[in-house]
Amino acid sequence: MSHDDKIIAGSAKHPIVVLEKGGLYKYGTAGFRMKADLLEGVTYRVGLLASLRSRKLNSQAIGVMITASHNPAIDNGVKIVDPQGDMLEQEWERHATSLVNAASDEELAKIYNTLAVDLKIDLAVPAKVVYGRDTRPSGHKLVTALAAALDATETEAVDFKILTTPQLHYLVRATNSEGTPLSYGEVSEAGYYKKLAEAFVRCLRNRKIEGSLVVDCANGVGGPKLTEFLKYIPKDDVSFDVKVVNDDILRPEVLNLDSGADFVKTKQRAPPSPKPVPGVRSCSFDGDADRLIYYWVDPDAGFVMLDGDRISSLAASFIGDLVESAGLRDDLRIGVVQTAYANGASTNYIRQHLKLPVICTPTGVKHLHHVAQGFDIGVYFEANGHGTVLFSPDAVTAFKKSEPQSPAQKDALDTLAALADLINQTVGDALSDMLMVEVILAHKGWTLRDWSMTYSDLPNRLVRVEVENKDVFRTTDAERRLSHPEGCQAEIDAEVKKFKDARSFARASGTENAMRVYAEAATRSEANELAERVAGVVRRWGV
Ligand SMILES: CC(=O)N[C@H]1[C@@H](OP(=O)(O)O)O[C@H](CO)[C@@H](O)[C@@H]1O
Ligand SMILES: [Mg+2]
Repeated sequence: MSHDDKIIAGSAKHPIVVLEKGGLYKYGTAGFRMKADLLEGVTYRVGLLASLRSRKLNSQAIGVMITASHNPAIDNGVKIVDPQGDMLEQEWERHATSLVNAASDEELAKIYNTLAVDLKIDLAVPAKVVYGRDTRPSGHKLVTALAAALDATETEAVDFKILTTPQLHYLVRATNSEGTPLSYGEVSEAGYYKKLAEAFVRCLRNRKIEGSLVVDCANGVGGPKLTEFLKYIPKDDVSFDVKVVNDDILRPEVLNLDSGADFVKTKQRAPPSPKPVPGVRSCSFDGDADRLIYYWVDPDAGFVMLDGDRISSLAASFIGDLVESAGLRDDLRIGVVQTAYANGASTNYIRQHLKLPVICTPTGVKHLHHVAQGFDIGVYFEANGHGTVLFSPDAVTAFKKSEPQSPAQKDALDTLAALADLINQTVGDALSDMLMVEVILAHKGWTLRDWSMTYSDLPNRLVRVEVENKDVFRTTDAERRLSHPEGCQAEIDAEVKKFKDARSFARASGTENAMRVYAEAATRSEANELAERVAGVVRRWGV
């Protein structure tokens, strides 16, 4: 069979579902994500694109992850990971979109070949794709479709089976750096655990983690993976008392149900089950373990949450101090990257108290990641708990090569070098971020209450507004203002002016068919009122 015949035959076995009303599939913030029964053909086509991308990039391995993160169990999704473990280059998102929307099997083969010609891809060179999936039952079928595409394009395929999203990102980078001086770690799931456990021990030398930690895993893939990781911690070196809860992956219907980082952040309360024990340090992962939120139930104050903004400022403060102690303050540029959803109090705290620059980018971690790469140490988190800290090669060299002049300086350099191994450099990783937080709290001797006292969040409100046509809204200034429809922003400004210390913005969601309105003000009731007023403006213009 010819190349084209193979692609066409495979596509016929894994057909695309034509969307109603001429709707198109779109490679969005999180790849293609929707009801799983629409995804078989999509996944086949994504496999074709991954093979093209590998061939374009000198046969480096490309990753494909099958997950719908915090969405309900009936959904699924598929996204592509680039060779260094970061997200698919933006330019290629439209190639994914055009390939997936091919009207017929023959048309698909045609677009595939056109892409190869236009992008100057040699279809004769080897290609390699590594892939994994979360615990959703629909993952089986989607993996079969993906494997068929890799088979049809004669692509070397490595199935890593069930993984967290950040583990797959790790494995892509490890695969491509294997045997080089920049080796990212062993190319196996065990290699990931070993790397983290070893760095965790180094970070904690002469420090002790106080109390126990309850980790809610949203009944997703993070549960079994965290349990597995814990076996790698040498008990003689570190005592880490972790209780893993909501780790039932055998009943798909409970995935992300009343649990997980997204539930905690949006509902602003602890998962109802297991019943929260007052005072106990707790955190939640999301369904694919790339988001992390900390919290505890205070006997007096009630539920207190430490979200992505808090993790970001904690990391920036700790790493900033270490860099100072290491004598590297003048050599390394540290910066923090946030989105417009970051609480204004966190931005002020980082700028004024930590004296670090803060850059605001559009929503979506790919934007934050890219900007964070511009610093020697770039801290980025979305308020929802997705983020990481990136260290440049120069920074890592400085940690390893600087000659310490004192034991304190040596300690700071060693801790920084260990943190660069502990923190996942490819993507936000709930497990790795959680270990980082535990290390920082141990070093500072802090409880969650101490951490929460660093600044007070401004009261805020996030509302979802359904409008007839969200496409009329276009943003500027990192999504903080609307350029279109003309006149709408002036009305929002007029509403904001009526409140003290207030801020509000509206933008179209990239993952849902709705607008989002965010408002901050001096009091809770004012934040609520401002959000409602701006939502009213958006409703009037969204027709
Ligand atoms: C306000 C908010 O939390 N928005 C989320 C959400 O994007 P929207 O474009 O707002 O739907 O999903 C994205 C992907 O998970 C995540 O990156 C982002 O932070
Ligand atoms: Mg996720």
